[in-house]
Amino acid sequence: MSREGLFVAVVGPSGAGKDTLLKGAALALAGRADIHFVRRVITREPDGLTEDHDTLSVPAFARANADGAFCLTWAAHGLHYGLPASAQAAVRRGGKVVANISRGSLGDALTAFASLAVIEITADPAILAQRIAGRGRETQAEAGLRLSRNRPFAVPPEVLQHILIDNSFSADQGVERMIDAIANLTRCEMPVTHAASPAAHIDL
Ligand SMILES: Nc1ncnc2c1ncn2[C@@H]1O[C@H](COP(=O)(O)OP(=O)(O)OP(=O)(O)O)[C@@H](O)[C@H]1O
Ligand SMILES: O=P(O)(O)OC[C@H]1O[C@H](OP(=O)(O)O)[C@H](O)[C@@H]1O
Repeated sequence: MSREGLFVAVVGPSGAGKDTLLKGAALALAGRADIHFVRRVITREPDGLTEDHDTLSVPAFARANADGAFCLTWAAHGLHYGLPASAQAAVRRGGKVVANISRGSLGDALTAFASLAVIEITADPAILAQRIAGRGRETQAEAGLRLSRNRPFAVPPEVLQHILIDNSFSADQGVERMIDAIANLTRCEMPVTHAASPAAHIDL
């Protein structure tokens, strides 16, 4: 029997609350040895408020990438992002590994991790703008650019499960939904096509 686990990609537009819900779920699920929350590497200093990540300079990131330190990388907002190779190793050992990634890197994630589930976090566009402004991490111009990335995107048909969480309500409600989604996701043996099989697309 295969020991392959599951990679759970958390995606969605900037300001939807991916990091907030991940932080709450990671706290609640800290006792689950089978669930791993990935610490990302980003070429940005941590702000101490949202995500707790590792930081590398752009040249150090490129060197680490060349040395095989990452199993998945992408670029967005003028920054480089990487998931450590240990995330791939944990999936291969049978773990459920959860990380916030770019909507544009789902195809690469399928290559890196044979079994992929997607949790898509959404919120009303007006709420996204308010939250990005309220967070205060970006300039107004940067915030505008982030909002302009909120376009429809395709979830690859090979994705095993695609769960939508509308985080337009309280953060506590969003976190509860995130905990349920992560705790209950399992690896389906039969890939399901999102477009052809609405049953695989669960609104929580
Ligand atoms: N349900 C919620 N209610 C109110 N505020 C929220 C909610 N969820 C998140 N926030 C706040 O909205 C802001 C954006 O949240 P967060 O940083 O988690 O979003 P994100 O999807 O990770 O965005 P990005 O992709 O830009 O990193 C933060 O200040 C966070 O505290
Ligand atoms: O818009 P797309 O490509 O889906 O996401 C791009 C990147 O933007 C966000 O980064 P950050 O956490 O705000 O730095 C996401 O976490 C993702 O890594």
